[in-house]
Amino acid sequence: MVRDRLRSVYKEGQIGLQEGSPEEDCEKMTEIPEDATARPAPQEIRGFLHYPGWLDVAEQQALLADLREVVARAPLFSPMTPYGKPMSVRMTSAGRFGWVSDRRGYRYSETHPDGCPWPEIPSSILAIWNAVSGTTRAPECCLINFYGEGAKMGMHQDRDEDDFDQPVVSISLGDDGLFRIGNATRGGKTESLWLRSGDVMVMGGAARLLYHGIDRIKPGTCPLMPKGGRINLTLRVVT
Ligand SMILES: O=C(O)CCC(=O)C(=O)O
Ligand SMILES: [Fe+2]
Repeated sequence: MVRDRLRSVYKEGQIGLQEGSPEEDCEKMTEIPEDATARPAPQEIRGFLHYPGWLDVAEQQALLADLREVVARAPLFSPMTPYGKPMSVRMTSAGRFGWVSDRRGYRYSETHPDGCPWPEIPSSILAIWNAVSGTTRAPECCLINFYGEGAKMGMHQDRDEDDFDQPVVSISLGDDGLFRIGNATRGGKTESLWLRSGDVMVMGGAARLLYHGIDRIKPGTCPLMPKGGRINLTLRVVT
């Protein structure tokens, strides 16, 4: 795999090796530090930046192990909409703030519904923010969404944060999720794409307030989690 990645780096001319057989080049290229060269370039869709396959399988597994520790301390719960309907997505958070919803409305809270502070955001997750967010601020919330079979998220804007100049960074793990992107106001034409395990998406700049949602997940599309399902993490600056 390393070799395939190095070959594609070589093909794209990101490093200037002129001579030698491909085998020799691979030898030399293994000396180049892994990061920087190994990540995919983003594809832009309506101003969102989609990095397909940002995380390799080992990184996805490491992230999942870190998330298991977070969820052991801050268990997933089913938020109620302000209208009293349970959401199909189960959630929890890490960071100074977590996102909660109940009869009182949607908001950020410094405590889990059980009354405890949220666990810290794992460094494996912060590293992704640092690589793609383009901001010097640190994320104050990592919202963890778990989609079981049949779960979805209706079209919405992320607007419970104070500063819309700060991006939201989304990381997908597990089964494929059909992500729909709309417009700055409700309605109008939309575009959809499948978000796959290891994909990263940056929702920032002029696209920060576009409507978006998850129509459905495709069960059985990823072996990462033994019982299936999809996890989406969104990193946010809240204040
Ligand atoms: O699950 C996703 O990919 C999107 C989640 C989302 O939009 C949110 O949590 O606000
Ligand atoms: Fe959102």
